[in-house]
Amino acid sequence: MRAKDKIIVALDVPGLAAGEELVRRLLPYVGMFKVGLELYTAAGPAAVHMIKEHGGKVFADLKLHDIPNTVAGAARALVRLGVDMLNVHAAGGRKMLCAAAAAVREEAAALGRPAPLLIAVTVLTSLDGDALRNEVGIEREVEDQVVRWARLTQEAGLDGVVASPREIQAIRRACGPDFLIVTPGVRPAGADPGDQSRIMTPQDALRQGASYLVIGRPITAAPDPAAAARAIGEEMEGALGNNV
Ligand SMILES: O=c1ccn([C@@H]2O[C@H](COP(=O)(O)O)[C@@H](O)[C@H]2O)c(=O)[nH]1
Repeated sequence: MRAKDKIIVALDVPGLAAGEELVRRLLPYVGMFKVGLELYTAAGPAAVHMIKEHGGKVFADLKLHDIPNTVAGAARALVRLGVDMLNVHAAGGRKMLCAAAAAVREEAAALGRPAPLLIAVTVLTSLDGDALRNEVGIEREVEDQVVRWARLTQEAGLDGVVASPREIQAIRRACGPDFLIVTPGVRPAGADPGDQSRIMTPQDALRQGASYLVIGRPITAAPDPAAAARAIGEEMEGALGNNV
């Protein structure tokens, strides 16, 4: 896989037109487009169809978190939409994770399609240790909580997790080399962290062993998003030791 194929760009924009403009510009330089809460709430399934019509891959980052029956139903609907990756919150617990995994498998089989990748969000990359302990009320180190949820996710039969690049090595030790680790909280050196707490550069995230890097504002808010994506991809190729 080329480094650029590991870039998932977060289309956190207010509507379909802004999303489509970014898809047109970024398609040659990234591997997948992430439709999150903002764009999906504004445009719904049309956002997924638009990306597919341009030949792009779609990560539906809707972070499903509800009782097992409700999450399973939403997961089935996302499979029918044809997304390539979707996610749930690991905090939903074992029964919810198992229900989501079964729903994705069964719906894809019924449609005769390969199942999309199903991953679980661990500790949000916007949280640091203090917030996890004092605001959320989890009395563990961030890394320990991430690994705990990663193990649960793997046992429930999902493909991987969302975590910050800082936890990659601990997750790899616990869950092995084939478990997917999708990392937001990625910032080129010197870039504004914004609301992210646990960050790393794209090159370092790749060296740590990230499967995919989710990158939003460093690309989409750049004066020239295509140039920003190309530059990040080239730096990542360097980290992989590939010639571009
Ligand atoms: O723990 C998480 C889970 C998801 N995200 C999402 O990733 C992108 C990051 O965007 P940036 O602009 O690069 O900060 C965003 O869509 C989040 O919803 C995350 O950041 N952390």
